[in-house]
Amino acid sequence: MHEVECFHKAKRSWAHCTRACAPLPRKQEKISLFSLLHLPWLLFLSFNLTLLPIPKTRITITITITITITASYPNSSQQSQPPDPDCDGVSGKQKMAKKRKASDIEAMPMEEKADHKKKKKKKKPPMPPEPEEDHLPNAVSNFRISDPLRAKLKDKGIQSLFPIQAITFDTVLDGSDLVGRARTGQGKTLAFVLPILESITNGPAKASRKTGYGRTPTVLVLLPTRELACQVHADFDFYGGAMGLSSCCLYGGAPYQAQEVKLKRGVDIVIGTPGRIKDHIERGNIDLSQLKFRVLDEADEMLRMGFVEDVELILGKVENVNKVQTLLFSATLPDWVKHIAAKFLKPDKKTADLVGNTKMKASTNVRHIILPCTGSARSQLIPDIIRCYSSGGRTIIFTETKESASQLAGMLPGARALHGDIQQAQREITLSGFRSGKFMTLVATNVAARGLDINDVQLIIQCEPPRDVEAYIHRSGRTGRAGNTGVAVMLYDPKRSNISKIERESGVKFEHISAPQPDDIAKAVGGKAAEMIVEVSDSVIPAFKAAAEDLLNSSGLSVVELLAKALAKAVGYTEIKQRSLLTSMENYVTLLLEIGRPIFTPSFAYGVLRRFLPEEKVEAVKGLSLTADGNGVVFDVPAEDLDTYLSGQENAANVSLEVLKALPRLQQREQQSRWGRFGDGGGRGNRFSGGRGGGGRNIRFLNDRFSNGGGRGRGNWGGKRW
Ligand SMILES: Nc1ncnc2c1ncn2[C@@H]1O[C@H](COP(=O)(O)OP(=O)(O)OP(=O)(O)O)[C@@H](O)[C@H]1O
Repeated sequence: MHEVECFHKAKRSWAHCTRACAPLPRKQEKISLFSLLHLPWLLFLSFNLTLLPIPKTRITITITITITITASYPNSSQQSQPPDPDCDGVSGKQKMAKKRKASDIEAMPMEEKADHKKKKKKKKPPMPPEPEEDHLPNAVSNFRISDPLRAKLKDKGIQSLFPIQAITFDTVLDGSDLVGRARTGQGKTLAFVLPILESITNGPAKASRKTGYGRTPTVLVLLPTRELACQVHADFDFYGGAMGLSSCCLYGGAPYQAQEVKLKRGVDIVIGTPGRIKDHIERGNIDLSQLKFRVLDEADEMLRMGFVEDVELILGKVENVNKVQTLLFSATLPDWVKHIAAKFLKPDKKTADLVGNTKMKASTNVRHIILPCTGSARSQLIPDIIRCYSSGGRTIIFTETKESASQLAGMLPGARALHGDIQQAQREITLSGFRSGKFMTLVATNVAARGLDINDVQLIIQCEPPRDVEAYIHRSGRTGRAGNTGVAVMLYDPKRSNISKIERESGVKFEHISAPQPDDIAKAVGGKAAEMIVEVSDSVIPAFKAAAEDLLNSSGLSVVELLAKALAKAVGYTEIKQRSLLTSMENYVTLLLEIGRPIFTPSFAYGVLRRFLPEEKVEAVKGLSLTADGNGVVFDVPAEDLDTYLSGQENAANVSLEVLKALPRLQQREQQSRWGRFGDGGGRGNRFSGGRGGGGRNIRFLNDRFSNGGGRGRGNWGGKRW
């Protein structure tokens, strides 16, 4: 019943709660505007849904949340539109003029500048009063949150709780064990931080909490990665510090001594990775017998990584399991985790699952895109994807191995790598540089897939589909957080990757796109280039005018053509190459071959090509793939030889070859192998088996992972992957 009330609370207020969160300035205008326009409809809807009988309550929440999110943020097609220059009532020309004015002011002498500023100041309208948020159902003031904590939340611009926080707050504060699940970026961390802090300072756990020098910890939080442990520690430090609580973070790769000193002095909250905490237990540095709270954050990942024995050992250190509360959180809770939960949590545990059986398990604030690309074209393609889709924000690129993360980071200007082979101190420097905006592209393995919350990550690129759906959900969830929107682009090799499995299991309906073409790139960066030119002060004109006139007279180009070159150069382009739609390779063109009847195997298609092309041209064909409808094959050919291919078809009856403008749906690897088309030995077996033997990757089952232990510090799945 209690849970149900919480659900109602959250349901009623999600629209308000999103509006109230101050750290989301960029999207806030859209939300407010939307709220004004649609408030009556939302209120009507919420009201009616509230009247539904209790068993349907959970469904009603999901509906309200979904409606609010999709309505508040532009859908993917809207996002892809360039911003409307007139959307704020100011035309593009007016904006340009404004910008130029700004640069002219910059060039003014100091006194004139000051005068100008004074004049400007006078015109400023008075600041509107701060909005009063107390009326919101999920307003912080409506929960048993004490003043110091409330003040800290206010400092962070948090005035109302997110649904997972609102739903679980009372449950945790009142002493229940809990399994909590919400999509990525929905605030699960504060869902345990806030009630725990209240419980141990003002609530039920206060009386039995140890205090004084050398006190044993009251709270233990376990996380799968060092970076995540540091991040959660920062939250406990910030909020707990205000309540007079001390915390420390214990993770591998850092010296023991400083950690030991802190433990000796006594701390209230310990956050860390299972391996290092186990080490401290074995060294006799830490006594967990008096714990009041145990938290497993990203529980499934920790157990998947083979930490299960360490976790069991650590959790088993409490003296009386009836006196400790255990909380388990993640955005993904595969069934097998629920069995584990049964082992660690009390039988009367509560569950708050905001994802539940809804089809879509990944973030609904993210535009999920897939793009065909071969491994060799990746490093050329990625900078253009960043230009077209990052909106100038941060990008995280995920690779499958540590080696490829380092290699790719080395190839991309201004990018840095993050993975398990990098020294811990350097990992911390890299992450803090990325957080502070020193560099805008991070190339990482799965060490960065879980939980990391970094401001303004606009774009996620996955270099190939991950091995399991959970990895897809968490990686793509590094963007689109706390109500913001983002883009997740996954590169895939049509012949090797199995997209449909991820699509099926995550509920994501992927948007299919091809490599950005010169026009797309010009559209994406042209505006920025124009801004850069306009920002240049008029004071340069007299100095450069003569050179410009010389150039105009000698180049044989028009003013517009020359200006186009200058714009391209301003954003770093000296040439833009055409890319194939199929493999994304530069200077390749994608062709469609049809023969008036279905084509069942790639080898058959090669046979057809041989009928009208010389062997070396057949050999030069790249990425040959069957179309999803089975009526044709697509492949790439070098742009310089295009005529040879097209004219060749005239020598073969019933054969049509066409240069494609858009890529048709292709058969997935799963489909192709079902038909026995992969590695079918049909003349080009080497191409189709592609080093993986066409038999798929060796995906081990979860039980294997547990029985093998995996071991800590080994990265994932017992290998040295990340
Ligand atoms: N009530 C709130 N109002 C505004 N912002 C909030 C609120 N609660 C949390 N946030 C912000 O939302 C962001 C995401 O929170 P958090 O990292 O806890 O998400 P998560 O659900 O744990 O995501 P993941 O599953 O990826 O780990 C953080 O930047 C956090 O500060």
